[in-house]
Amino acid sequence: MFRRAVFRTLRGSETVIRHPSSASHSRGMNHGGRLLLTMSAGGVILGTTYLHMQWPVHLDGELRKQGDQHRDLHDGGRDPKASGEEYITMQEVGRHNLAHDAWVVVEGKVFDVTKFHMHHPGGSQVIVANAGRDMTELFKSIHPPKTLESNLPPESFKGLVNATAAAASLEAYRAEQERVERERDALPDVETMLGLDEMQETAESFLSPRVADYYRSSSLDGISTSDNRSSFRKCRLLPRVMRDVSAVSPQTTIFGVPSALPIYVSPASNALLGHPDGELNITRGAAKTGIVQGISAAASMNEEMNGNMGMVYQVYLEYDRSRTEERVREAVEGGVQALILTVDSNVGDHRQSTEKLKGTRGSAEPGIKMGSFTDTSQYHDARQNWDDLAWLKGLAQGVPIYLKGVCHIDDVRIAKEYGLAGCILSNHGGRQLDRARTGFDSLRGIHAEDPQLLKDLEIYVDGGCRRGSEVLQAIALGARGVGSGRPFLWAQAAYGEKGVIRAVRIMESEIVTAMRLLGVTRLDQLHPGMVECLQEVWK
Ligand SMILES: Cc1cc2nc3c(=O)[nH]c(=O)nc-3n(C[C@H](O)[C@H](O)[C@H](O)COP(=O)(O)O)c2cc1C
Repeated sequence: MFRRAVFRTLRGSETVIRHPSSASHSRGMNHGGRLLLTMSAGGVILGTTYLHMQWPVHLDGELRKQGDQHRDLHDGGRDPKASGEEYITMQEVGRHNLAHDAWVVVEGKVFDVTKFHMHHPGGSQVIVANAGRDMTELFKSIHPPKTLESNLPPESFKGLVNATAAAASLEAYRAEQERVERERDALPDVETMLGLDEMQETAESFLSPRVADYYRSSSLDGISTSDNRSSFRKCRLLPRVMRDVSAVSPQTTIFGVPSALPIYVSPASNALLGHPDGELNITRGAAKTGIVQGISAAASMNEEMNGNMGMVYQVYLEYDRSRTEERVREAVEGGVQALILTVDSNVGDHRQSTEKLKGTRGSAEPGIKMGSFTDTSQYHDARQNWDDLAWLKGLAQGVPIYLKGVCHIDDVRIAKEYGLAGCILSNHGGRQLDRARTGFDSLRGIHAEDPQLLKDLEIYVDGGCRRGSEVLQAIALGARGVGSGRPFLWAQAAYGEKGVIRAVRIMESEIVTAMRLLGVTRLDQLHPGMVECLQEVWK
């Protein structure tokens, strides 16, 4: 599809994770287009690279011809009303404002750039940051003689917008951005944030409603999302006293990578919606605090994150498998340390609050709908099944694969049979199947039924964890680590990189304090006997 030109380290500099116990550290070096990850005793280096892509060769050939068809078919100067067509409203354009659903307006024409932005030579960020809007001014300032359609296949063209409406919408967007920036600047000092919930409240206090909703939203009734929080609260801890806990070490390995804490950033899309530096905030904050970041397949800064990797890269089995293949090959060649395969998203979600804010997308036409349903959206493939794993393992070339979005103990057993490194027990933050059991309850179930399974492969948990003591509950019951999604999105949205660092420091302080109060100095001293879970009462 495209040619790899040069790897660069993040923003031209090396990113170094310094493990707290390490006496020395080393650097990820960029040698001949390959990123080398080097480790020292107890220290690990993450060089996050990003890809600078050459203009796809075929775009200059075949697609340019297709672009000419655009110009013939869609002369921007004409009035669609005269030919009986309707304008696309700016509200409709605004519904497509995400990395995985991106439309833009250039010179009165609406284009779907969802696939294109990942291959954009100038980077995906500039396009994703303007998704859902008119970006004529910016486009013309960068590419004065070009038209956008000359680089897009014909089906990318969606229609025309009214120029006055587009200008008004851009003006309103700018005013809103200015308000958000002003309010972000006026926030209380980041050091005053004492908990992850407070970080969320702070971010929600000024973010645009649609952005806040995107981060907060759940499928349907949000039962899984609220269960995620409450399931941790069903357990109580049994501390041991009179033990020397003056020196405590919360360090471990997460997905095979040394980590300062038993927590990691769970992959989550579209950080750019909340802050102009988007995923970079999380990458830098995670690197500086020594925790692992899982990078989402739908990250909003693809040229820096998706084309390459932190250490742990999340993939979907996409409908177009060549895209999955391309991403996995790049990740593996770039030296990624683990792959997370998210399997709870074989179809799209049902987030109704988001739909309401966006307007409705579904067809309102009456009539019986018969026959089988197919879903061909980009990231989801309803055909995916266990047989795909052999193919993925071949591509991974020995890089460990972790299955994310597992609930049932039998699926953990199958994952073990397939030789996977581990499973992440998760309901996707309650954003996919509503009423799916929580990750923490799935862990409790496995612990009760087959505790050996928790030793046979690495088990992680995510969803609703907001306190250090909750992390320790999961570790005591056999999890290796706990992931968090929303807390890092909120933290970076409110305070950028500093917010991410603060969020990790809050969790570190809570974990270390809880370990001391429990009477343990290392994570491997935690055991199931220290956790008592309240029994559910069925009436
Ligand atoms: C806004 C948002 C975007 C997400 N995007 C992805 C994604 O691209 N890939 C993925 O595997 N999980 C994704 N997730 C799910 C998270 O990885 C994680 O499972 C979930 O957020 C955990 O729940 P928590 O937010 O309560 O910590 C996303 C979650 C949120 C909130």
